[in-house]
Amino acid sequence: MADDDRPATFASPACFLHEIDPAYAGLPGPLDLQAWTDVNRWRKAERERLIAERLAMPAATRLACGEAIAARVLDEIGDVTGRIVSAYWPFRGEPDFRPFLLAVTERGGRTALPVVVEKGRPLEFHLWQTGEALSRGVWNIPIPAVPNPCRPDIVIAPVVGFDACCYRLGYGGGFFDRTLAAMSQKPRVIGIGYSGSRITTIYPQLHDIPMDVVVTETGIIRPQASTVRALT
Ligand SMILES: Nc1nc2c(c(=O)[nH]1)N(C=O)[C@@H](CNc1ccc(C(=O)N[C@@H](CCC(=O)O)C(=O)O)cc1)CN2
Ligand SMILES: Nc1ncnc2c1ncn2[C@@H]1O[C@H](COP(=O)(O)OP(=O)(O)OP(=O)(O)O)[C@@H](O)[C@H]1O
Repeated sequence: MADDDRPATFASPACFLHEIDPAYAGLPGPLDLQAWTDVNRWRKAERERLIAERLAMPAATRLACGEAIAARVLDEIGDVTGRIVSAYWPFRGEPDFRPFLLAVTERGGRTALPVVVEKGRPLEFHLWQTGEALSRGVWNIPIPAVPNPCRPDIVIAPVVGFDACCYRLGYGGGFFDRTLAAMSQKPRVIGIGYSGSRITTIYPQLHDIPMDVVVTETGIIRPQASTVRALT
């Protein structure tokens, strides 16, 4: 009998896993994908609502709230001598934390700004203090003109929204979560926002990392161990 005449066989048995419920194989099933799509759609709408709401606040109210939040944060972080504190350059109605950066310098701390290196990658932090030159980064966000990467001890994270477990809703780039996940030594993360930016839940997903505390103009929210992840 010639080789070609032998009945055909397979190197391995045919795989029928695709015909079985993905959950059985430990894979995310269509339901999970649908849920993630729904959460993403909800987050997009919620971001738009919260940003519009804070932009509608009178400028003087935003300013007063920013000052009140900064005073609480300075109180919360205490002695900053020799420590690196990262904040941000404000846009889209975020509380103006530029006076805060100056206050940290005056108290003997060093200050830094976050820098988007590329979409989908962790942020970098670069030392910068009041008065030093800035250039334009991704999305035209001002960044230090002279690169000087650093590892902050404290990160001030502006929120678009936050919940009682101190989960953060940002602008949708996933930057802070990606950055914190990649850092071997976790900084202290202080979320800051207006009290009106509080929502019941951000529907936290596995990649979402809660902040240590959230400071608003009316108070300080600390997550309770029992509530973190209880909503996932
Ligand atoms: N003032 C400030 N600076 C910051 C941050 C911040 O939250 N506030 N960031 C904190 O992370 C980083 C910038 N993060 C950003 C993330 C997304 C978009 C943005 O414009 N996103 C698109 C939609 C993205 C998407 O859905 O894929 C948009 O809004 O059109 C802008 C900045 C670093 N610098
Ligand atoms: N550690 C991570 N690794 C890979 N992807 C991530 C990580 N963290 C977040 N992402 C992705 O980033 C995207 C946006 O995430 P999310 O909705 O949490 O953004 P955000 O926190 O609002 O944004 P930002 O931090 O930029 O202000 C999601 O598709 C998410 O899967």
